Amino acid sequence: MTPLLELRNVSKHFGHAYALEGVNMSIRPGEVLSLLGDNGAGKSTLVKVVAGVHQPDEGEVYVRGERVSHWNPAKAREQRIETVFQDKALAAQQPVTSNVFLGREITNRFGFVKHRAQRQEADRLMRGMRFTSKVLSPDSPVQHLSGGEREGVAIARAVHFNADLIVLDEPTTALSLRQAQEVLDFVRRVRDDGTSVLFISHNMFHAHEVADRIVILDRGRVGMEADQATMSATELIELMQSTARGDAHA
Ligand SMILES: Nc1ncnc2c1ncn2[C@@H]1O[C@H](COP(=O)(O)OP(=O)(O)OP(=O)(O)O)[C@@H](O)[C@H]1O
Repeated sequence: MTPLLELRNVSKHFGHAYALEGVNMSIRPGEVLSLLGDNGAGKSTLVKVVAGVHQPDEGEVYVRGERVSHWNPAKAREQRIETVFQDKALAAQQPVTSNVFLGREITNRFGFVKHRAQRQEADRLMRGMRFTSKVLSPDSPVQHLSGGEREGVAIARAVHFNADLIVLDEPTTALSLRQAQEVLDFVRRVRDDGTSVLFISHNMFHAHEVADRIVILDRGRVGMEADQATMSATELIELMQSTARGDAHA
C-alpha cells in the first residue's frame, strides 16, 4: 500500500546539533501512528517538518508516492495534511462555529460569510464526532468547553477541510483522565472514517491505546517501529525506559 506520507532519510539540524537525523518514517492511509520520544527526541521538529513549517536540511518528503519539493505549510494543506499544534489556535471568546472556520470562512460570491451554512456544518461535524455534552452547541463559546472538547473542535476543523492526515501534537497533555479519553474517542472516530492520524504524545498509555502502529524517536533517530498489536503497554513502557537509559546505544 502506498503510504500517505513518507519521510525518507530526513535530517534537520539547528547549528551543529541534529534534531532529526536520517529519519525514515511512513504513515499509511487510515492508520493512527503514535510517535513517542523523550524530551528533546525531535518530536516537535518532526511535526514541523510534516506541517511544512521546517524544510528538511536533507532527505525527501513523499505524499501519496509523489516526491514534493519546496515543502511548506500551504503545500501541506493542499495535500490535505492538517496539523493541530499544542496551542490549538482557538479564539476562546468565539463560538465553536467561528473556530471551525477561523480564517477559512464559507463565503458567498460577494465575500460575505455564510453564517447559517457554517453553523449547520459545525453541527454536522460535532454530531459526526459524537460530542457527548448535552449543553454544548455550535454557538457555545470555546472558553466554556472542556480541554478535551477544545481538542475536538480543532480536530473537527481539520475534518471539515477534508484532511487525509491529521497531526495532533500532544493532544492529551494537561487533560483529566475523562477528557483524555474523549480525545482518544475523537481520534478513533476520524480514523474509522478513513483519516490517518499522527499522534504525538509523552503519555505512553494514550499513545499505546489509540495506535495502530508506534514509532519511538530516540535523539533524532527512529529507535523503534512496531505494530501496536505486537506489544503490550507494559512492554512499550519498558522499552521507553531502556531507550531513556540509552541501553540501545550501549
Ligand atoms: N528552533 C530551534 N533552534 C535550535 N534548536 C532547536 C530548535 N528547535 C528544536 N531544537 C533542538 O532540537 C532538539 C529536538 O527538539 P524538539 O523540540 O523537536 O524535541 P521534542 O521531542 O519535541 O521535545 P519535548 O518533548 O521536550 O518537547 C532539541 O535538542 C532542541 O533543543
